[in-house]
Amino acid sequence: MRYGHSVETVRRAEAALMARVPEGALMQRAAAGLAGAGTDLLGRVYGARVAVLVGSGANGGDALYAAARLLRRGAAATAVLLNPERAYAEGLAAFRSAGGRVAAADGGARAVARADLVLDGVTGIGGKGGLRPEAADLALAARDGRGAVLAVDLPSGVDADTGEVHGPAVHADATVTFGTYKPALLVDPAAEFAGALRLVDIGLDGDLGAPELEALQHADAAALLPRPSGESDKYRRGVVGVAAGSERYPGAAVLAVSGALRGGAGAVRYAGPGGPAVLARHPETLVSAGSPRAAGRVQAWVVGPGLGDTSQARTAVDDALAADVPILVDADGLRLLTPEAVRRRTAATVLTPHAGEAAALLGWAREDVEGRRLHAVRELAARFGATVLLKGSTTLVADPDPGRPVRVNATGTAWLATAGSGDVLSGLTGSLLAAGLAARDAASLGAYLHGLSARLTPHPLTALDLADSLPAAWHNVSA
Ligand SMILES: NC(=O)C1=CN([C@@H]2O[C@H](COP(=O)(O)OP(=O)(O)OC[C@H]3O[C@@H](n4cnc5c(N)ncnc54)[C@H](O)[C@@H]3O)[C@@H](O)[C@H]2O)[C@@H](O)CC1
Ligand SMILES: Nc1ncnc2c1ncn2[C@@H]1O[C@H](COP(=O)(O)OP(=O)(O)O)[C@@H](O)[C@H]1O
Ligand SMILES: [K+]
Repeated sequence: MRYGHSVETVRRAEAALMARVPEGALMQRAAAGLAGAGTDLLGRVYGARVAVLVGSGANGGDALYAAARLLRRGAAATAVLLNPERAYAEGLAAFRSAGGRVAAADGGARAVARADLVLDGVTGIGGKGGLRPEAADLALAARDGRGAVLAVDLPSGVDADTGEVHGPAVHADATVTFGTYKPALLVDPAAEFAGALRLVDIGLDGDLGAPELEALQHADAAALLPRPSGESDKYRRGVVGVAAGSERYPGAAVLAVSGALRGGAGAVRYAGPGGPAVLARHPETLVSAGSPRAAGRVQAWVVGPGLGDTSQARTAVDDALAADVPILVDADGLRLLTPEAVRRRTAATVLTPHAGEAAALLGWAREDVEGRRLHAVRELAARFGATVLLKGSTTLVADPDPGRPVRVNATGTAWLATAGSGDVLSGLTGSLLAAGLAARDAASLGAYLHGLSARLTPHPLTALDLADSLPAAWHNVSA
């Protein structure tokens, strides 16, 4: 698992560790990691020009010590002090004694424009709000300059705990973060400002408490994959029911079934008007034309993709919500559901909205969901008492138990933004539910395989290509 911890947790862990190690040791570990990453970005340190953006906290201190290390290896470095009276004094002294220069009051932008490497040490976990105007101007100069931008701990200007970005922020090519990931490095919009991530161990691990976020890695995904055993038969592996598609949108039925067939359940039942289209593509499906209630036993239902809003669609959603098995509700199902019916359920419920659907469920504007994803997904899980998978450039999975870390998916790619790919995800995740996975495991493994599958499919991909690549993703994880 990759973990993300809140600022409060990081500060507590740092304080505990600092009480046991010599003064300044943590900052030196941070600076060593930064200088290493700077070296990798530069290729050749000797003769390189480095500009250091220095705010008034320890983040600036890290940057100054790292620059001192690069100076000792033959780089030239200029520090741009945003608040000269409050720059980290020991770091500044080390920087000067290694031969570093401080830019004149109006020379900052020039130093940045000429640099091969810009170290962004304006703010780290102590940053509040968007960058102040002087810092914002330098962030723009760094973006427009020729050098690589390396952020110290976090790209300055983003909100460390929420991944929100209020106003201007530094756009980094890479970020070196210390001790653990911070939520902003894993959740958009902030994560987009961070570039490539590198975690530097400063010895915090033993002192870190519970994470805010966790991201499955290959080994975690492999451990969750349902595998048939000697005693398995198709019913014991789980049967997933799919209530999707309509006369108007038969394709959604095909796509959801495609995902479901590759999700680990032993059989897929389809209930609804899309049967002929489903059978034409997937003859292995058990098809019926009526509502979920009449479709026979399943271990989980997927309801919603392409259902439309006819009375038959409403019945399908009501029936599926009334079934005492895990259920995944997507797309039109999210518009048709009765919140009370979701809250009353005792079996697991997974809701899979994209930002627009989440906005409608919350009564927020879509931009607010996209700007505050972590808040939105937690709020939905709390309001509905359900597991919520919020789709988009960052996919998040929140559990109804607020004490559980939110899961963030690391495999997504913008190539997934293609019509029908969400239908494949619904079928896939529902199948994992039917195979017996807990709701948040099914949702996070579904997102993981879905993203990986997109990465393994030649671009531009279609939703059916994506479904066809799921076995390759499965194999990739388990190999
Ligand atoms: N505490 C520790 O043990 C360690 C901390 N480290 C570094 O210390 C950082 C945290 O240091 P601090 O707590 O001093 O906080 P920061 O250095 O992140 O920022 C605080 C300073 O930035 C200013 N500031 C806040 N918001 C601003 C904005 N929007 N625009 C411009 N200026 C703004 C504040 O006035 C304050 O002076 C970490 O991110 C990490 O880089 C590392 O050295 C590792 C060890
Ligand atoms: N910019 C993006 N980066 C990564 N994944 C994305 C991006 N945009 C959309 N996706 C993913 O693509 C899928 C689209 O699903 P959805 O919005 O339901 O579309 P549809 O209804 O057409 O199937 C989701 O899994 C979502 O997370
Ligand atoms: K920074």
